[in-house]
Amino acid sequence: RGGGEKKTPPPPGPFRLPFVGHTLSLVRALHANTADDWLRRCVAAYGPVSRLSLFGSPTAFLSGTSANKFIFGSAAVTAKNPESLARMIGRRTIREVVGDEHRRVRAMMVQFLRTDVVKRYVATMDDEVRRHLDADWRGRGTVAVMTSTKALTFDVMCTVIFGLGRDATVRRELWTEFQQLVKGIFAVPVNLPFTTYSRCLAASERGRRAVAGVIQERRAKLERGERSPGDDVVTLMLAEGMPDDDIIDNVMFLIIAAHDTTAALLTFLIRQLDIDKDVFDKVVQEQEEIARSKAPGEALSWDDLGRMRYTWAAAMETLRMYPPVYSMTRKTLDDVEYGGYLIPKGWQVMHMTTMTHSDPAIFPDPGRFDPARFENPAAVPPFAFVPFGGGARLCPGNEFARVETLVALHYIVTRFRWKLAAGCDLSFSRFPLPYPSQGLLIDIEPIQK
Ligand code: HEM
Repeated sequence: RGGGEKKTPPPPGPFRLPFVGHTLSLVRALHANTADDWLRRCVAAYGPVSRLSLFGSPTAFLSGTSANKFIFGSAAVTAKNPESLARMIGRRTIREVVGDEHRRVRAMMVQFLRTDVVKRYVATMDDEVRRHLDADWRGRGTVAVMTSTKALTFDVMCTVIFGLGRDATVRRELWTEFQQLVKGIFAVPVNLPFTTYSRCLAASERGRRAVAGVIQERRAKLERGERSPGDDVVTLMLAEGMPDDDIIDNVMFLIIAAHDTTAALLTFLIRQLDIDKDVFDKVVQEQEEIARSKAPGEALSWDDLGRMRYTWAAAMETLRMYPPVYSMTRKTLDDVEYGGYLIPKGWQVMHMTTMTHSDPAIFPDPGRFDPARFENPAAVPPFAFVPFGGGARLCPGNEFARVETLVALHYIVTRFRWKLAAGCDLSFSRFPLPYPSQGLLIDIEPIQK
């Protein structure tokens, strides 16, 4: 750059407190579900690129479709878990490795998530969903939907991706530890005694030991020829020569990625069906028609899922309004110019999915729940609807999530009627995932057939 040339300025931003910066203020807003307003005020004051200080890192907050495009497509940034999460699950996860290494790990996971493979999971998912509803819903007057759907998606994942049998002790251990661990995802990463974060770190240690035990067991079975790489992702990673610590990091990440997200989608879809009678009727009609075409006890098939078009459009609209992953972060690999500002090397870059999802110029009347927006998904402008991210790091579990959601919803709407339980309101927070008040308590009644 010549001496007389004007230097590109850093992004402008609000006053920040030393060390905590804007973390506490944003965390408070996430708890109160006012983070969108908080960030919109930031955009109104400083424009689409602003400087914040979050979770111990200088952060460029970007908004708009061009921000989404930059975050998903630019080679100048790399994926990065928030520091709080990285300290709990490790730094060698698929999210944090780059280039060929990322492609290699992703290829291993995709072997269990490709559409042709997911197609084979339909019968198992069908079985898990029915078992869950029989055990968790039938005979009960009230259900906490989020707790129940989390248990369901956790079990499906354990069965089909990790090959852990229903009675495996490790399954229950991991469930317990992850209920604690997830609370630390966006915590200030300081390990002081008696804080929530220190309890989360302790839970992650116990979780890691449990995964190490699974690795040992799989290694022995692989050596004895009792398991093969196609059986489960841990055996595959072992067979591919991945070091144990890297396997543990990736399993820890997969557990978080694969179950809380889909549970949030299912919960908010059920919540919406309680609010919106018109959408509810259309979903029930579509699902009843499929149920009528089945013999008693017959499992859903791949073709049945293809007939659930309206239900999936309602799920997409749920993902628009209540995206389970509402913020994605990256780290700059070098100084990078964006939108007329210089974002220095090593900064965190962050966007909020909800910024484009609730932009009236893209989705008119954005506060209205309208599945018709997704009857023709191709009509949605590029980089506007991004619940599964995009580019090289597009969520590889999106087809898995679609199938799991549709199977679960089919049995819920064809077997139960529900209404919000007395004393439970429709409010929700977003910390760390969208979480409805009291986990969404509903009073249920089985449909007599
Ligand atoms: C409704 C459910 C789900 C949602 C909304 C969701 C959302 C996302 C998003 C937004 C990303 C990209 C993050 C980024 O670019 O920073 C992502 C990545 C990922 N997701 Fe999902 N996800 C869901 C379900 C699943 C499931 C069921 C699995 C596995 C069974 C899964 C596995 C992964 C993995 C491994 C990555 C990392 C990909 C990479 O870095 O290459 N997700 N997910």
